[in-house]
Amino acid sequence: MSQSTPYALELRDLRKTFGKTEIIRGANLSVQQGERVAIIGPNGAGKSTLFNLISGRLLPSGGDVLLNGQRINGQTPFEINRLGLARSFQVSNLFSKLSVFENLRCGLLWSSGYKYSCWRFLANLHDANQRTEELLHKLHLEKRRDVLAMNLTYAEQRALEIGVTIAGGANVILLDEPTAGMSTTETSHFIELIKEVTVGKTLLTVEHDMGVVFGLADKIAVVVYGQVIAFDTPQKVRANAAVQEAYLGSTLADNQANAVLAADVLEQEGGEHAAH
Ligand SMILES: Nc1ncnc2c1ncn2[C@@H]1O[C@H](COP(=O)(O)OP(=O)(O)OP(=O)(O)O)[C@@H](O)[C@H]1O
Repeated sequence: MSQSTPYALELRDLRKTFGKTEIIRGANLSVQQGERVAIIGPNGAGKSTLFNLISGRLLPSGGDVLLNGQRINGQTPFEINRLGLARSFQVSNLFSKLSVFENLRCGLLWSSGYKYSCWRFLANLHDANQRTEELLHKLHLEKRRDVLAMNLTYAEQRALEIGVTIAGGANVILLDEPTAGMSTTETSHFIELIKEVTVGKTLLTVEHDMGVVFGLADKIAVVVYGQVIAFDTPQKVRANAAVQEAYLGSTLADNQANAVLAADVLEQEGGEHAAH
């Protein structure tokens, strides 16, 4: 398909072999600019491996990854970051002894090319300070501005982590289970926060929690055995026979399968009740 705006992210017949085992077996995916996509699939399907291939932590054995229309295979994670893709890392990647403000400012400066020595340049960087203030506001962390990252609550640390991820202005954001470890209330707040701070950006998440998937995603990519077997709206994915068969056939015990099917049943029941 040809289109005037390139896809934000495209996987073309992507493959990855570990030893003799092919784990990613010709994955294809075309994500439009601004789409929010949740990647789901049974345990061991290859979701994290896909993220590692996209972000440059792993080299593909075959196929291509395109970011905003540009082939990025073989580039380092840092180079890919500079081209506009940012991936969230775990909380431990925050500077625990720096404040919220300082962490955000370092995230911002890191992607502007300052790397490890960023704090040496801070005094004169009025523009960076201003952009950091804006980010603090977006994240609703103004009141925690001067608190050390290590003293934040878990949910605040995750919010800060997202802030550091988006600080550089990347237009494609990868989040790995962003709400893992949060309570139900924290999760629903956090979904809203992610939506707010990623407006206009393309978002990919690897996600096991179906509440998050349906709360966040415009589209779901279902990865089974190293291939994307479905890529569509949540409603269409739920109704997809191949998805149901893949889950039922291979991973009946998997919580995701149960959640997908339960959500389907609930929706049908809801519809029937509404009709009565
Ligand atoms: N570096 C590696 N070397 C060898 N095998 C690997 C490596 N990384 C992943 N694998 C294997 O690739 C398969 C897919 O793993 P991956 O972590 O991508 O799956 P996943 O879908 O993210 O699973 P989960 O939902 O359980 O996190 C697994 O069988 C895993 O053991």
